[in-house]
Amino acid sequence: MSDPWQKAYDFAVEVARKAGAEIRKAGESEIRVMTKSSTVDLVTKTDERVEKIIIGALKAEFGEGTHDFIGEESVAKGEACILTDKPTWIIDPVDGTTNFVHGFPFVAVSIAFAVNKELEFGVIYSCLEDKMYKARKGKGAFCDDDPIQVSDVKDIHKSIIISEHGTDRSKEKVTKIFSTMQRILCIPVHGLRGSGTAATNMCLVASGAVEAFFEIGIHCWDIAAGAVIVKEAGGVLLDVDGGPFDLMSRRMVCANSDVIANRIIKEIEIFPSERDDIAIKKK
Ligand SMILES: O=P(O)(O)O[C@H]1[C@H](O)[C@@H](O)[C@@H](O)[C@@H](O)[C@@H]1O
Ligand SMILES: [Mg+2]
Repeated sequence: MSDPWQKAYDFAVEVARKAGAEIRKAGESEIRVMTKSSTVDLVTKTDERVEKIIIGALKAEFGEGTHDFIGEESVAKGEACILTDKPTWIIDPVDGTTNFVHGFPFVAVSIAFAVNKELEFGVIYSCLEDKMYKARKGKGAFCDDDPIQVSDVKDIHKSIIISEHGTDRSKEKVTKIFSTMQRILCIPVHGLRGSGTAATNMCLVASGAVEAFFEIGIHCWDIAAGAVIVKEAGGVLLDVDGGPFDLMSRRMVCANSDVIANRIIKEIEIFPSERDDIAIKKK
């Protein structure tokens, strides 16, 4: 039987690598000499430029109108964030924007592809590390061309948990986020980490470097590609309340096993986060 999505998968890897080169170029040539304020403008320009490169290349390859697109920058400009049955690309051109501004070495291009609302493949290019993480549904997960697998650590006390404080600085949310992190740290676990990008955090779970990642407040474009990569590396994906993973819910836990995931879930103080697909409908 023909494999309809192999060409799209191979092309996505190529496009992710090209986008990563663009990000490195912007980082080397422009950021270093910029003042803080103009750096922020540059970042937006870079995010938008890289997303245009990615979507432009995909439309040129697969035709206008045949596929749908959910991109962080296009949604920011008011485009719909609804997963249809059509072949849909879910794109974060620069995951770890703050890291990018500072040259902190975790900046990822995240490209996922879904058909009939099912994630078919995910590609995450950690462009400052030059590491290409990728996975197709049912065909395993890879970093560059080496197969990757989640950690086999079963003991929460021997686990590293990774999460992010996100972008909200309201006292109420920050308190909830850090009290959750404090409860998890004092289980105790072996350590708490954060790379500054959800996509990279999920690759660290998939490659066995850490045992679990959780976050409330992320978007579908941050986690869609990582969801395929973690699953294909033998990991599990859940909602922060222990229910089934929901791509549009803006919250998730992924881990090397249900045991570790459910132990973390016990400590998470949940706060509301507006769904990706509902928020846009309100506009
Ligand atoms: O706003 P950023 O600097 O890009 O960082 C985000 C990141 O993009 C996202 O993946 C999540 O990890 C958020 O917690 C970060 O704040
Ligand atoms: Mg992001």
